[in-house]
Amino acid sequence: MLTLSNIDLSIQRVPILRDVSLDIETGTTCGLIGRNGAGKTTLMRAIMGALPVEKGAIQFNHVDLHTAKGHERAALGIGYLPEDRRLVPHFTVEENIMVSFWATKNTDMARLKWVYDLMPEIGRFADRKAMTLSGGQQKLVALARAMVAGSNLLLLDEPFEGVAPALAQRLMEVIGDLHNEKLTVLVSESDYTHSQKVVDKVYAIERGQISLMNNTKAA
Ligand SMILES: Nc1ncnc2c1ncn2[C@@H]1O[C@H](COP(=O)(O)OP(=O)(O)OP(=O)(O)O)[C@@H](O)[C@H]1O
Repeated sequence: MLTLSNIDLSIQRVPILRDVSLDIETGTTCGLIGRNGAGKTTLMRAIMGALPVEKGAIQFNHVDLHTAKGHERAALGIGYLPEDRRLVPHFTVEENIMVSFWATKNTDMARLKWVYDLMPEIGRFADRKAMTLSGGQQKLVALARAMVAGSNLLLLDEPFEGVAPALAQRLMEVIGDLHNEKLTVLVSESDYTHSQKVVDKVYAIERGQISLMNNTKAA
């Protein structure tokens, strides 16, 4: 379970997140909906430990993510899909995905097979350099990379943004298939178009403040 309790976070003394609390049950997918600049990326980066919080606590499976040491954090199985994908352009698709293994020191090749089974199209372009793929294909690869690392928690920052409709549909299918008893997923979107099909509950974020929108999966 992921729990954020009363988080305050400022960047260069400007308050960005204000008294943010949320919880996501293990095995469920949660949406985070907010306009550009609302604070979605900042929230994800805070969970990743990339930005320090001023107040409040972030816990995942009862581990405090802000005091956890690097190796403890790596052992938690957290995967992150950044909004801008951040693939290494001259690495092949498979090398980009394998970066997760190098970073987490996890060598569970079954995880890679699981990802290829869920997204067979990735296997078909596994040997291509990332820079030769379309933006939407790169999003799929970045999702695959996050899935390899994220055996317990997946943070997906605007996976549908800037993606053609057919690929957005495909991303929705893959994210919808992620439901299992172990995996906790947080997915952000600027509106509620795609994520409503895949989330169990959804929070709205506006100017760094959060509120629960609903907790029933859309039909
Ligand atoms: N490094 C930074 N320096 C100054 N301000 C920042 C920085 N990073 C984020 N902000 C500010 O924090 C606020 C939240 O930004 P954030 O990127 O979290 O929003 P977002 O909801 O993810 O929107 P977007 O979809 O546009 O990325 C914005 O007002 C932004 O200008």
